[in-house]
Amino acid sequence: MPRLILLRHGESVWNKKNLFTGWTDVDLTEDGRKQGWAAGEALAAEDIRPTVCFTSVLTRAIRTLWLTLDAMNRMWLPVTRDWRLNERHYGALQGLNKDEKAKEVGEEQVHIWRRSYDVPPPELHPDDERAPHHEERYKAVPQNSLPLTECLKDTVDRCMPFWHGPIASALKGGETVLISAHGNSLRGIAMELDSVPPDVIPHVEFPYAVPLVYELDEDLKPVESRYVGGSHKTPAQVKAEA
Ligand SMILES: O=C(O)[C@@H](CO)OP(=O)(O)O
Repeated sequence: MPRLILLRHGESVWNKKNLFTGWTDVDLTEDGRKQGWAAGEALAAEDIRPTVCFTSVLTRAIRTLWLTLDAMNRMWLPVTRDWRLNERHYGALQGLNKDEKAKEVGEEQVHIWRRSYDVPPPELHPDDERAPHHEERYKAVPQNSLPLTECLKDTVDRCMPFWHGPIASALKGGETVLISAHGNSLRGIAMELDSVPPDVIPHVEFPYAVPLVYELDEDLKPVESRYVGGSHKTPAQVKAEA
């Protein structure tokens, strides 16, 4: 039976400072590093051993993966890094403080930017040096695919071809797949796997670096899902309670 492990990165420096992060490439905090290591220990304790890995091109997800694999003595595994697993691009909000922005524009507006399905935050200006088309990391990506902001729907739309392509073929080929990614790219995958509707997905929260393990059938439909080393609500549970 195909097996999939979803892992959000550990706490980042900007998570701790409560800043809108998106595609900003911030690293893990010390706690975040410990969380990444603990994820590997929790998987090893249950003898759950990934055989191939996918991650974004952002340091916090890559380092979480490294730490998880290191803790399992599996740093030799093949890893594919792809921008389509990146966090949702947070546009012109990147780098601003979430509470300060709420004081300025109101809690409700900030909630819409953070959790609505199809309302994107304001765009970054294309001349802004932080815009992705100025970064070497994205030079192989078709430039018209690179966002200046994204709502969750945009993130899902760019993530799904990657899911249905390389990730689905690895699963169908019998691999145990570990995906180390971000709250919103993982929301997209959970929407697809657990058929979580757009009005419920905002209630799904992924904890820092706690592995969510899916047992899938041959058509990649979930037979079971559970957190390993944590008692958080799975996307399927959130959907059932909605
Ligand atoms: O700032 C971000 O990029 C994300 C994830 O940390 O935040 P949010 O919870 O608002 O989606």
